Amino acid sequence: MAIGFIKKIFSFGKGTVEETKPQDAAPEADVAAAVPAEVPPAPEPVIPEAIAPVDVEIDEPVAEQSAAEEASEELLEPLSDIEALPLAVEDPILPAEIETAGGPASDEARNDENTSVSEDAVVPVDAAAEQGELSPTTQEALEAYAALQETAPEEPPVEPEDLAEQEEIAAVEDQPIGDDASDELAADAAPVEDVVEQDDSVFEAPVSEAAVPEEPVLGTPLPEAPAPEAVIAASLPKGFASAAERAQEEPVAAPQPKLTWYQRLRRGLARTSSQLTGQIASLFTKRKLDEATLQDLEDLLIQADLGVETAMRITDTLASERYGKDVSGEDVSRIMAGEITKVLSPVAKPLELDLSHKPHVILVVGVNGTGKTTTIGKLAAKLSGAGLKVMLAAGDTFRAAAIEQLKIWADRTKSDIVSSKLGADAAGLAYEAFQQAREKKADVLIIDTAGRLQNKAELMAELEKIVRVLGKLDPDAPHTVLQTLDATTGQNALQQVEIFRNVAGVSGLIMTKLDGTARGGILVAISAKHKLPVYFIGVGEGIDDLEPFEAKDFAEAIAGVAA
Ligand SMILES: Nc1nc2c(ncn2[C@@H]2O[C@H](COP(=O)(O)OP(=O)(O)OP(=O)(O)O)[C@@H](O)[C@H]2O)c(=O)[nH]1
Repeated sequence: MAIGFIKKIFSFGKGTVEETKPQDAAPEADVAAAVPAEVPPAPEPVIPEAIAPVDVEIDEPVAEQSAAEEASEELLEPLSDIEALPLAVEDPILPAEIETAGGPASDEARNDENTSVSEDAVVPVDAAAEQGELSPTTQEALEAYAALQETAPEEPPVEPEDLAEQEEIAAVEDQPIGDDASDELAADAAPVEDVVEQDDSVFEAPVSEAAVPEEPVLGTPLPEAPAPEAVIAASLPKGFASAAERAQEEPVAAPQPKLTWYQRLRRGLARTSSQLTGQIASLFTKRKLDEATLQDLEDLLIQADLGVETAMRITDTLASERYGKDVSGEDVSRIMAGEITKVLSPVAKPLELDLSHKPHVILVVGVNGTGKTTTIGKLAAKLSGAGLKVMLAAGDTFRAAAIEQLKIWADRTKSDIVSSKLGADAAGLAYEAFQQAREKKADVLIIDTAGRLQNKAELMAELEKIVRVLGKLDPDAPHTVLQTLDATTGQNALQQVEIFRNVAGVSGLIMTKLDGTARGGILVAISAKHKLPVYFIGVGEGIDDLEPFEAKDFAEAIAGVAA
């Protein structure tokens, strides 16, 4: 069988392997396709044979592969011819092939190796027979083989050390296929993927003599080989499936429906809430509500970033309802959700646009990576989707990628964009963008700014300058200053709001990344302290993953109250 053809078949079935290392995939085909076709009754032992040519494929040019192909074909022929020697003949092939897989070898060396495999597999048996040490079954088999040998090329002389090995061959030979020994083989069989992985490691690892595995002795556990079904399945091109495979297939799970933003919010806040509710539940096990328990609860709530004020509100309400009585975790969650809702409701406001301004200018500020650019893209999508004319200004002149990122968002949202070179004066760009937006009668201008740490005085001064410059064109501009907060940052967000509010006059907040590992409690503390509107929350990186902030939903998600 032509190995090139087999290679083709296999590569269809193993897409990923083919993409990364097509050379690696090919040799498995030798096994995959050749075994069932050539030696149907006992395919497993031949499998490692396919591993051997991996090295040939990797290290040698295509032209030289034909030599390897010839060698492998030669190897296959005697195998198919001596079916009557099921395990005894085929087993010795395994070690030789594994050894070859351990490192690259020249074609010549490999051919020698392969040749010696078939010699090892066949000739010593013959020699043992001459010594009268073989079982009757083996004798019969040898007779059949001897007939074949008449037409085969003359074999080299048998080395004395081979004879001992043949005694072991004879012992194994007595076991018919399907007995315990071959069952063990089947049980040890590895899926094709495993074999491929082994090949990958062979491909990547520098190969030395020492790395070449020792040739296993017959009777020792055989290396893992793919089960026949796996081999067949892997050989089929895309669009085909083997019936055997289908029979074994488990029912395919229905595709997961996309989670709603609320589910994603809940999932994002699950860590916050489950940690908190778990601690609360253990706090109230078999305890009546007393001063000590209330104090412990307050500590827990503060640790969950909810803030002292909100923590005290919760404990006060709980005490007024249940002091001296039994309290369950559910009682606490319910009261907690209610009190958090009371804190958040006043700040859950829509983002008001005064479209008489033409444009209404929105300046977006915040610490690096909090999601400014992404949030601008999401806002632009909502606004232009509603029919408003939107212009974006790439005021993050510090980061080339930020400019490119905003251009992509402009393109996606069909918004105009004003940008300048990397390192340009951000205030100058904001001014220019404002003018252009006026000329083009844009409804909304959204200005991106470079992320900056709140403790970098120089950068904060630059932000101040942007605000001042915009005010020259319109004393009310920027009309909205939005600060993005990363929900995963915790307590630091409180300080971020404090400083950006002072420098840039932040008028509202958007909390991003609430879909991730969130420390969402901090939004409660920020709301209680700053009472700034929270317009939206980010629940993913996608264009639609920006949702209006809903106090009750958020509060229940944090408190772990069932939806
Ligand atoms: N999971 C998740 N990722 C978000 C969300 N919002 C933004 N991101 C990701 O956060 C990373 C930073 O977002 P950017 O929009 O580049 O943040 P930035 O504030 O403009 O960053 P700088 O320009 O460095 O200041 C990106 O990988 C975004 O895809 C969100 O709501 N959820």
